[in-house]
Amino acid sequence: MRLIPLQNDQQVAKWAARHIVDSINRFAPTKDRPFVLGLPTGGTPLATYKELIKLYQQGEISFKNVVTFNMDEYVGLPKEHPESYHSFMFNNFFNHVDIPHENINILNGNTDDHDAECQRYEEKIKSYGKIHLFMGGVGEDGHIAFNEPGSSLSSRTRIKTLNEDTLIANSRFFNNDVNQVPKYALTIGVGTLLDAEEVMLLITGYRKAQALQAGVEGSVNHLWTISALQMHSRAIFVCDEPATQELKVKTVKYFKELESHAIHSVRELK
Ligand SMILES: O=P(O)(O)OC[C@H]1O[C@](O)(CO)[C@@H](O)[C@@H]1O
Repeated sequence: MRLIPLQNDQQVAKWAARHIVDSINRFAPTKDRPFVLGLPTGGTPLATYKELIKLYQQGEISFKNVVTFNMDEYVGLPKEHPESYHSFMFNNFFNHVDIPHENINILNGNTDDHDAECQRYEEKIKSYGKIHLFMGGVGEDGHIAFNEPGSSLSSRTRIKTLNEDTLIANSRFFNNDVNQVPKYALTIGVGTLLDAEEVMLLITGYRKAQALQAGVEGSVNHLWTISALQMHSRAIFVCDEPATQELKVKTVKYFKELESHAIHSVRELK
């Protein structure tokens, strides 16, 4: 695991966007060999999407040969609803870069067969081989995508019932009315996420400190699905200072030292 402890959420956004851009450019994708990128919604990644758009406008990156898969979507919320994850992604990212429409994959929460839709999604991911880089966030209760506490750590894409914590947290997008938040979502599973070649989580703010602590220092436990990333060979947690509040000083110090060595050796190589 890499833990990147930064000062604030702006630095997190810059680090994450730069990592995505460098990963895509290093891969040198073509139409026949696209880079496959997994993407989240939520408040946390907004600043990263802004950075990515800026880097695109500066000519540092093209998304022409990038295929995307989103993590999740509400069930029963029309695509056109301003709070659907379809709307979120187009308004905050896709409409501002050169990604072809046919390269965008988002679960459809409005079919009459959710199982078939989830199966279709898994198969579509497999048709590309694998997701090269999955960016994600985390819920206050440690959920990744919509894999609520108690989700199987080998779960695949499926319908999930949202728990009360998530309904309350997401009510801020629905006039602060918990009754307006959809009760179900389609979500990739923990197993689906673990299949990605690399997973990068953005973790910012004191409200996420317990989740980060559980993910880094806790044991692998289905009540904190973030902890499943301890089983992944290339997991990166990019976090700001408030999010590290619950970590031991020596944990943060160790990971900081690792990163300073990494930078040092990269410089030496150059
Ligand atoms: O960044 P926020 O708004 O705190 O969202 C937390 C998490 O909730 C979800 O949106 C649920 O899918 C996650 O994808 C996200 O990481």
